Amino acid sequence: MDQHIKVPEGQKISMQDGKLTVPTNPVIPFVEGDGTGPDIWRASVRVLDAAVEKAYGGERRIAWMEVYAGEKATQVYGENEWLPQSTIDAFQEYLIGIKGPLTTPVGGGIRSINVALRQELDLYACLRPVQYFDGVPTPVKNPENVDMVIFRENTEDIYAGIEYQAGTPEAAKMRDFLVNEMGVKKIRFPDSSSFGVKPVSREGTERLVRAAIQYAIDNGRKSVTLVHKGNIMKFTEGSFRDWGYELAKREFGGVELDGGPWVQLPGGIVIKDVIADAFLQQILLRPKEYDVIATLNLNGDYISDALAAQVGGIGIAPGANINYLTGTAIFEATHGTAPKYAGKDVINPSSVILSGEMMLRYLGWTEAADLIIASLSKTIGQKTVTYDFARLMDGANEVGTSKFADALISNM
Ligand SMILES: NC(=O)C1=CN([C@@H]2O[C@H](COP(=O)(O)OP(=O)(O)OC[C@H]3O[C@@H](n4cnc5c(N)ncnc54)[C@H](OP(=O)(O)O)[C@@H]3O)[C@@H](O)[C@H]2O)C=CC1
Ligand SMILES: O=C(O)CCC(=O)C(=O)O
Ligand SMILES: [Mg+2]
Repeated sequence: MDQHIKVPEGQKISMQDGKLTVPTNPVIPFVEGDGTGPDIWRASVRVLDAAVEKAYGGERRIAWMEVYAGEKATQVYGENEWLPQSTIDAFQEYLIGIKGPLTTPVGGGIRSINVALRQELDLYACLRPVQYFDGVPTPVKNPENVDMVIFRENTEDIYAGIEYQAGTPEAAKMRDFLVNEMGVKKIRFPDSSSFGVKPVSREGTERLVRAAIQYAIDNGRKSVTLVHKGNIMKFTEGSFRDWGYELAKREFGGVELDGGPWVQLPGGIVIKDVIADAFLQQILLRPKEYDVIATLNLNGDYISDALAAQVGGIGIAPGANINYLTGTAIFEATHGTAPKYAGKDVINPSSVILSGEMMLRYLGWTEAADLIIASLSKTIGQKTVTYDFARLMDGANEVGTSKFADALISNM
């Protein structure tokens, strides 16, 4: 830790033999986030603290420790310090943390700090549950039919950031290698192409699919669907599917259903697959047929926002980045910085609050997590909502970010 990080009084969470040890006042690092991040964090931390206080009457308390990433890191640590090493070290050392959204420029500029954190800490599973809360306005007729849990591979795929920009010597070298040494003839405009590389490994796929299947078993779910575009990207996305099925048979005792490729586990869970474009229409038309989803990084990014829309939008879409082997986890919303609303105290904090709820559950602080769910349901039931829900709701009592947090706390 360096002089910028003030370590509060509290104890470290640890993991031994696959089990977390959580003290009564764990130190939990947090990153506030860019854009609307500060508005959301101010509201969220009050709700999380109130739930813990209410559930345990002061016997448990989170000792929050601010660490820096994104724009605030450049203010605290200096220009170009977007992700200080001490931030990565803090998340590693204290095991469990939470973060707000961080800006990534399009085209040039820095690569994603969000993605960098996941890769640096090897948080290989991006877990994004998508469930419906009664009363939330949505564009679909039966949003309650959506109850899915996305496991998005978080460290590979085109998010590895291996790209060469058109017109650079690196792109020319890549083109020459592909054309001259690999005999590639299908690059339509070789001299003006940028190139990207998509690494997808057996290890990366297996640990992600393993986590998804284990989750399905532990939580009594019905199926795990491998979502891929393996008809086109045969050796990356197609292999993801094949390795997933092989793992289900080899490690979980799955047997092929009607000659395959679908597999059934001894407890009845079905492992199936669907091509990504078809999946995107099926989740609208036949959402009941999908349960746990295991997919690659880019597909998971698209699917997360699409599914979130079906249950009310990314204002209510939580998530976690987890390494199940070390226990390291950073909880964060699915949405980004929504910069046009920054500093206006209007944005919906529910995604970060529900990410915090997932974190409390991960700590085993179920009573506090349950209080948050109950109070969110009650508050939405009273039609006290932020702008995003209010604009789709008749008779809404529209409130800002901080007032919404007040309502959640008073409804606990
Ligand atoms: N994990 C992370 O930190 C992520 C970071 N990003 C980054 O965020 C920046 C902005 O990305 P952008 O594509 O605009 O996506 P955003 O998710 O930031 O926002 C897109 C739209 O989604 C709605 N929205 C987002 N957050 C909320 C919320 N809390 N409550 C209600 N509605 C919400 C708003 O819709 P409306 O306009 O209809 O009100 C908003 O304009 C980029 O730099 C991107 O890289 C993006 C995703 C994840
Ligand atoms: O890192 C970013 O800027 C975007 C990440 C993102 O969209 C996501 O993780 O869902
Ligand atoms: Mg996204």
